Amino acid sequence: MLYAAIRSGGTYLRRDLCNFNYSVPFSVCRQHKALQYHQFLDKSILRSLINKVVTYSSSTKSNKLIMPEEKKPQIVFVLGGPGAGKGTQCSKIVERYHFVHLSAGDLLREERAREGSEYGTLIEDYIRNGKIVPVEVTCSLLEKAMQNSGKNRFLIDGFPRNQDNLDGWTRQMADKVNFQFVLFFNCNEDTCVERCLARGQGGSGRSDDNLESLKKRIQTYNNDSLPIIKHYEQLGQVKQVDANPSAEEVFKKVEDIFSEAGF
Ligand SMILES: Nc1ncnc2c1ncn2[C@@H]1O[C@H](COP(=O)(O)OP(=O)(O)OP(=O)(O)O)[C@@H](O)[C@H]1O
Ligand SMILES: Nc1ccn([C@H]2C[C@H](O)[C@@H](COP(=O)(O)O)O2)c(=O)n1
Repeated sequence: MLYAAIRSGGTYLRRDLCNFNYSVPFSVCRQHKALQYHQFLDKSILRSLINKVVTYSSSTKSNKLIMPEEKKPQIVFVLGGPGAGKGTQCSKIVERYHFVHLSAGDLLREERAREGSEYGTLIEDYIRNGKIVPVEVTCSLLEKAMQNSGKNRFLIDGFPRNQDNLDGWTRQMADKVNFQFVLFFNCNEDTCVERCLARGQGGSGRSDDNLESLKKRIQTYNNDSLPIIKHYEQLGQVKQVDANPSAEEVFKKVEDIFSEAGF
């Protein structure tokens, strides 16, 4: 069957060896380092590969996943200005609806702090200057975190933040997930700034909770992130919440959205 799959160029699904633990087409897997030298694999390895085949469809010749939509991980993107309350609301959603919260900013900060990280200095430079880290770094961190969680419902907070994020996600992840909607926390600029400064004064330890970084972050948000929200709005995929009231009031609206969406 494996040989048939390879010869026919058909798509079949298998787990692991690929950079995501959900099934992906062989033609995509083949690009993975682990399979780059597949021609040198001996029979026993090939046999074990055959065991890993989950489904094979000789009728499908594209690179598209065969995995049914309902089995793919469900994704909600959470967007809004710096300090709009994305993280605060995500914690509440996690408690109530059992999502896994993945904050792109947190993942980048973790990677920056990781000993031996080749991206530490680059990430610090981008964060301090309110710029958006290249998607290759962020998307890989997100994918790894999804993989490691072993779960199937994710709030992806602070991503996609610009066109580069969106393009990279579309290339690397879009086919592997079941995208639900964008949860957009719309908050006045002054409120955002006040909240971030208060967070900094409260000892957040973040190198960007200061006025100088905030000016740049807000500029980046207006120039680069808002167009992404508008893009999803045009597709009818944005659920907007007024993020100015208290966290409890905001969460009531969030609950309405998630309940209505069937979670
Ligand atoms: N509705 C709210 N009313 C008042 N304060 C809030 C509200 N929501 C969050 N906060 C506070 O504002 C600060 C920023 O909130 P949070 O970290 O959730 O924002 P964020 O959108 O995730 O920020 P960032 O994008 O900078 O990571 C925190 O100190 C939080 O406690
Ligand atoms: N998609 C992302 C998300 C975050 N960053 C960097 C740049 C942000 O200013 C910083 C902090 O993010 P936050 O915690 O405020 O969501 O992290 C990025 O480059 N790309």
